[in-house]
This record gives sequence, structure tokens and C-alpha cells, in this order.
Amino acid sequence: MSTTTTEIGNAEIYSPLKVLQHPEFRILSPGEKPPSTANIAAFYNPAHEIHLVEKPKPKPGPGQVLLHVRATGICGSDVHFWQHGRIGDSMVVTDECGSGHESAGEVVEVGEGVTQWKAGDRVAIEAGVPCSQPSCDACRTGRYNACPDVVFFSTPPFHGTLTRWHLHPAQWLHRLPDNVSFEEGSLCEPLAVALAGIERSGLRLGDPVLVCGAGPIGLISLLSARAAGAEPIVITDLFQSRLDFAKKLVPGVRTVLIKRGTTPKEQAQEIKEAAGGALKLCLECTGVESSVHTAVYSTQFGGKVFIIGVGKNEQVFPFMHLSANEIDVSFQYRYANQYPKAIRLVAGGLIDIKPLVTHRFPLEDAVSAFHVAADPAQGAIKVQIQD
Ligand SMILES: NC(=O)c1ccc[n+]([C@@H]2O[C@H](COP(=O)([O-])OP(=O)(O)OC[C@H]3O[C@@H](n4cnc5c(N)ncnc54)[C@H](O)[C@@H]3O)[C@@H](O)[C@H]2O)c1
Ligand SMILES: OC[C@H](O)C(O)[C@@H](O)CO
Ligand SMILES: [Zn+2]
Ligand SMILES: [Zn+2]
Repeated sequence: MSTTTTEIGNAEIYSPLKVLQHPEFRILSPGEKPPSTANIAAFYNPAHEIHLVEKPKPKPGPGQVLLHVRATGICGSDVHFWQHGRIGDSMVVTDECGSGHESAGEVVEVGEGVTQWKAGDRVAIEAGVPCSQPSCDACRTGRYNACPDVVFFSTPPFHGTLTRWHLHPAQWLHRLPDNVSFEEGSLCEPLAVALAGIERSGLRLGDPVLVCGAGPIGLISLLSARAAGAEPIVITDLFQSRLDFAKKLVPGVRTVLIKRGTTPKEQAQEIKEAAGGALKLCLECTGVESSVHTAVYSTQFGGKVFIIGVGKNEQVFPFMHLSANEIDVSFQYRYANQYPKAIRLVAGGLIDIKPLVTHRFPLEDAVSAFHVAADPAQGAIKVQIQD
């Protein structure tokens, strides 16, 4: 199969079906070793398969940049789309779809009119590209995570950035300083999620904070809350190994193991004892109903439960406890305007996200990387694919 540059241009981003229908698109046989220049990518499909595909190497059109993707982290949502085929009612896997949205890479070629980038520049790739039209309220007012026409890579139908050659609009790339690696650049995506939550939660210096869940989002929220001056911080999880990881990451954090069979009120009691009182802010990073309840019962009068985790379509809330304690409940949907801040915090040494990467795989082994990311027994926090 040839890997010549084609005229696919914009269609690569905006018409994912054209990629699937392109004569150079094909699913690789297991164990097949494609040439090192081939545009291979990891795709999932409605049959819950994950496999390598080869797709055409795109050519940058006006305003676009062709990137060599150098590092991509696997997000829980990539695994979820592969294994469950949907997230909620609106994001449904109906065809072959490319995975990956936590990526950083190197500029290879720029399209017409692109003056800010040149070959060799190192960038973090913002995973969601909103429409940017003046007629779009969300885009015009800067809350572009609400753009109804956003192209969010790796959310069906849009193919992901877990590929060798990726086309991206020039304005939605962020320069990496020399002291920020591709690996750290790719981690700026989940960091952007946590920072958006921290910003909207109103966290202040010295606030006592609970983080529910010590997965990648909980751990990055923990690092961010620590950098923002939260004290004390308590973190929960169902697994002692994840709490041990949290303790290594932020030695001052207090940990509470959530034991199956205990009620949210009992768990909250243990959390309040660990913190020395009720918490002003709970950053909920699991989306699990019982954990949301635990967060609610751990929160002080006038405090806030800030929910970053996503979960079941419908959940019951302890309504009267929230009411009688003036507890605010807020949610985060992806992020807007967070990448520059994320890169500054990493470059400036305020947030060290490197320890989150526990496993690294070459692009050719992306399928194995997915199996490790999906198997809790492997103990992975963040699995990275590097090229
Ligand atoms: N709001 C957004 O825009 C956004 C963006 C990215 C991820 N997310 C969501 O954030 C959540 C966390 O992401 P992640 O990648 O860290 O997921 P993850 O599944 O790797 O981690 C979740 C952690 O929560 C723990 N957990 C589960 N039930 C618990 C309970 N009852 N009490 C305490 N801990 C419990 C698990 O053991 C696990 O360690 C997911 O729901 C994910 O979909 C939301
Ligand atoms: O990091 C961003 C998240 O993973 C996405 O919102 C995804 O869950 C759905 O598109
Ligand atoms: Zn994600
Ligand atoms: Zn828009």
C-alpha cells in the first residue's frame, strides 16, 4: 500500500467518512508491520474491536498544519468508546473511529497562509476545535467548549489524534517551551480538564479540599489543587494502590480507602475525620453516584461539590441535605482557554505531571497499549503511545 500524500486536505478533519471511504484506508492484519512512514492509527468500532489501520497521509490545506504526532495518552473515554460503544446518548460509535485526543507533536508542513508555525516547531494539540464563527454565541463569548459544531478528535464521528500524521488548524496548537517534553505536552489535555474545574470551582489558598477518585483526572486535580494552595487535601479511591500512588505524588495528601458495603454517610464521616472537619470544596472525579453522595455529605455548610466525573445519565441527589446546607453543585464539560495556562504551570515547575506516565508503547503496539490501559490488574495510571 502506498503512503503518498493525497489531496484529502480538510476532509480529514471535517468529513471523517471520507477517510473511511478513501482507497488508501484499510485495517491492518494482526502482527502486520507497516512501513515506518505509513499513517497508522488505532481505531475502535461498533463491534468493540480495537485495531491498527492505515489511512492516507493528509496534505495541509489553507490555515492547516501537518503534524507528526509524537506522544498520545490513552484517556478513559477512548477505552470506554472501544468497550462500550458510547458515552451518554449523544456520543455513539456507529462506524470505525480513530482514538486519541491527548497528543503533542512536531510541525512537519504548513498550509497556505500559516505564518506562525514552521517545520520542527513542538506543539500541544488542542483536542477540540470549535467552529469559531462570529454567529456562534459559545465561540464569540469564549466558552467554546459549548460550541455545538465542535470537532472533538476521537469522539465519534471524528477520528482521533492517535495516528502518525495529523492535520490540525494552525490556531488550535500551543507552542511547547524547550523544557516541556512531548509527553508532558500530551498530558496538558487532561490537565486542561482539571484546571478548568479548579478555575470554575473558585478554589482559594488554604481551602480544605476533597478529591474523589485517584484515577488520572483525580490525580491531576490533586496536583492542581495542591498548586493552587489547598490544605488539607483528602483523596479517596476504592483501590489502596491508587491511594499509594497519590501519596507518592503529593506526600502531604491524606487518603481514605472507600470500602464496599459502607454507606456514603459513613464514608463522609471517615473523610471528615481525616480532614479535621467538613470540606469547603469536593472535586468529584469518578462520576459514580455513591461517590457524589459521599462528596455531598463531606461538604461544609455553604461549600461546593464540583463534579468533573461523568457517569449514569440519571442520578439521584441527597436533595434536602444539599438544600439545608446551601451546598452548591457544579459540573465541568471539557474546557476552554486552559492550554496556555497548563503549559505555563508545567514549564514553571508548579505542576509535575511526568510521574503519571506508567507505561509507554511505540505506535505499532497501540493495540497492546489499549489492553494494558483497560486492565486494572496492570496498575497503569497513564499509558502513552510515542512515535
Ligand atoms: N468533565 C469532563 O470534561 C471530563 C473530561 C475527562 C474525563 N472525565 C471523567 O472524569 C472521570 C475520571 O476520569 P479518569 O480518567 O481518572 O477515570 P478512571 O476510571 O481511571 O478513574 C476513576 C477512579 O475512581 C475510582 N472510583 C470509582 N468509584 C469510586 C468511589 N465510589 N469512590 C472513590 N473512588 C472511586 C476508581 O477506582 C478509579 O481509580 C471519568 O468519569 C471521566 O469520564 C470528565
Ligand atoms: O478529555 C476530554 C474527554 O475525554 C472528552 O470530553 C470525552 O470524554 C468525550 O468527548
Ligand atoms: Zn479525555
Ligand atoms: Zn462555535
